[in-house]
Order: sequence, then structure tokens, then C-alpha cells
Amino acid sequence: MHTKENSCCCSFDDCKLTTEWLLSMTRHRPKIAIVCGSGLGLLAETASNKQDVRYEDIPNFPVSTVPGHEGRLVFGHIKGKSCVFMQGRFHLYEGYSLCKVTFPVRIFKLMGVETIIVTNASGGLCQDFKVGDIMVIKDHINLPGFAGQHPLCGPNDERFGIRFPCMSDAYSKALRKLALDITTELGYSNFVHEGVYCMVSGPNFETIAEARMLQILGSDSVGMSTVPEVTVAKHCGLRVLGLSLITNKVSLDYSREEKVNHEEVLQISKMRAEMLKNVLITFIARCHQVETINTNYPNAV
Ligand SMILES: O=P(O)(O)O[C@@H]1C[C@H](O)[C@@H](CO)O1
Ligand code: HPA
Repeated sequence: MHTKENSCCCSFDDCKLTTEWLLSMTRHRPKIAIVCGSGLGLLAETASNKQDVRYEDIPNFPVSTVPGHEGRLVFGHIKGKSCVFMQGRFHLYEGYSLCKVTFPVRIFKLMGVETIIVTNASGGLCQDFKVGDIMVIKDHINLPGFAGQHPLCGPNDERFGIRFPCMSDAYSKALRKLALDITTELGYSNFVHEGVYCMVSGPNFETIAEARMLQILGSDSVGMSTVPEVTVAKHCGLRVLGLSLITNKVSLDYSREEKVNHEEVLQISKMRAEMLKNVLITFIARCHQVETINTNYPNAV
């Protein structure tokens, strides 16, 4: 966390420098950003006129350290819409501050992005969910935030957004409806749900007692990302859609023998990415038709 004494490693000037560098490297001017979760990098494959930029080449950018997160930005067009994909995101458990984890979101904002689609792999806590289901994120629980691990802690830069942003509508109702309508049109409604995503810091998967607690708190799925990105996106006035792929059922019972592991998460993500890709393509083609109001954005950049 950055404090008054320990100034932010991702200041407005740092963000501007990175943005200007990227704008000088590409002719693309994306309006939609897609963050690819674990094993979901192939969501970028359908884009045309692609241009890749490796994270290690981008000034101030962190690098990916987790298998299943390739570590590059992919610019391209989907159904004529200019998009940027993050093939690989950053996590708190990698040792990055939440300000670094969310740095790309502010870069997207400064580049002119208006809508961000955040995807992830998560463990299902809701008993109705099956492995391979999609959860349209309705709301989240910021568990690390309760303990002070919050991307907006520290001095607030009004050029990004207001000091006390509202989060009760972090996931746009209109965009959620569009996503649900699309899944119905595609014939996916039997394995699509809306639900609440809870972020834990990781890197270990939950104990059974922890999983039971998260379920009692109202979480339908649990993962190790997304919430910081969404919080910063909402703060700076982006429209947000969150899609979570249920890659495993979280153990809530001491008699259950199956043990979750990252390889299984990646395997299920890759198996179901095609379905998620179909939803994304149609969503990207139509999301400009949906108007949303952002209550947090009176004077941000
Ligand atoms: O980046 P996401 O949230 O999709 O990754 C999930 C959470 C952990 O990073 C990892 C566990 O398998 O997958
Ligand atoms: N717990 C936390 N994060 C996850 C899980 C899980 O069960 N599955 C995928 N990411």
C-alpha cells in the first residue's frame, strides 16, 4: 500500500508515461479492455489485425509470474470494435502491491477505454454450480480490503476519481442483463448463473472451515483476483462486466476426497474458454447499445 510517506509507485505521471508509450507503439485506440483469467488467454485469439506487446517491454508494467498468464497485451478488432486484451493479469500473492496489480486498468482508462470485461477462474461455493459453469458477477466481497489491502488506500488522485467511490453498482446492471440475454440466445442458460464473487489473497486454496465461512458470508464463488481491478475501474469511471468460470467445486465437507490444484483450474479453463469466447464476441459487438450511468465520475480524467 502507498502511504503519504511512501509515495505511490504508480502515480498519475507514471500512468501517463506508460500510456503515451503504448499510444506511440500502436495505432489501435481500444474502447473495450478484456482481462483474461487463468487459462483464458485464448479469448484473444479471435481478434483480427492483432498486435502484441510483451509486458516486459512496457515501461512501469509488472510481469506475469503465474502459469496460464502469458504476459502480453493483445490489441485487435472483434466485430469491428477496437479491443485490448490482457493475456495474463497480476495477483496480490505474486508479491505485487494492489496499486501495481491494478496499474493496467488506469492505463486503459487513459488510453480511452470505456468498458472493461474482467474474467477469472474461481471455485464454486454455491451448491447449484457445476464445474464448467459461467457466473456473471453480480457483486463482490473484498475480503483483503477489509484488512486494509485495498487498491485505493493512500492519497486519492482526483484526476482518476473521487475519494469515496460508491461500489453498490460496481457491476453494471445493464451490462449484466445484456450478458445474460446473450447466454440465453446462445443456448447456454442451463450453465449460466449470476452470483457473488469473493476475493481471497491466496496463494493457498481455502481450508474447509474458511470455505464454509465464505459461503455463510454470501459468496457463491471464490478466487484470488478481479476485485482490485473492478474497484479501480469503477473508481475511474469504466463500465464493468465480470465473468467467472467455475473451474472446481470448493470442498465444504471433510469427507470429500478431491483436492483442487492449479493444473485442474487451467485444464477446465481451457476446455470452457470457447464457450466464454462466444459470449464475449457477441457482447463486444453489442455493448455500445447499452447506456450506463457512473455515479463515481463527476470530474475524473
Ligand atoms: O487470475 P485468476 O483469478 O483467473 O486465477 C485463479 C486464481 C489463482 O490465480 C489461480 C488458482 O488456480 O487461478
Ligand atoms: N479458490 C480460490 N481461487 C480459485 C479457486 C478456488 O477454489 N479456483 C480457481 N481459483
